[in-house]
Amino acid sequence: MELLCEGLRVEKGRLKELSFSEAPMMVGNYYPYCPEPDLTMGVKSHTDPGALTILLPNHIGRLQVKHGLEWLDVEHVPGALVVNIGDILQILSNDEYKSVQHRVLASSSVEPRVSVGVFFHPSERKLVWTLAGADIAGQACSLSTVHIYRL
Ligand SMILES: O=C(O)CCC(=O)C(=O)O
Ligand SMILES: [Fe+2]
Repeated sequence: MELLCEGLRVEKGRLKELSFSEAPMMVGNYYPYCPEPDLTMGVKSHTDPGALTILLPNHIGRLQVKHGLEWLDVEHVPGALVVNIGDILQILSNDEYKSVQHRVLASSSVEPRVSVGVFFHPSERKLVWTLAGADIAGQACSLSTVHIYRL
């Protein structure tokens, strides 16, 4: 979080309200062999709703991110973690950080694709306050508070 603050050129404690000390959610994804991968998706295009997601995928690949109009493959680097900015961090950073659109293609690999994701999300009903009055990359931050509710 401190590095993200550095990227925004604000004091390093400004995003600590995101409550990363509280238990994040961990999800295991299993993508079995698909005989007709062109007819379906592993996970359809979406952005993650929370603040940050940390992913550890196995070597099968198939994760893509949207860049402009193009879908780009996320290269598998053994042992590397994939870190996604989520919607809340985009909002709280005054759009400086972009919540990345991503998807997982179905795979005809006999070996299954497996990934583990840890989702960091501020707790429900918590008033998240952040960068009110801060100057983010030369732009005054207009947003002051965000309320988090589960629908
Ligand atoms: O399995 C993956 O690599 C990504 C899964 C994903 O995007 C998600 O669970 O939100
Ligand atoms: Fe996702």
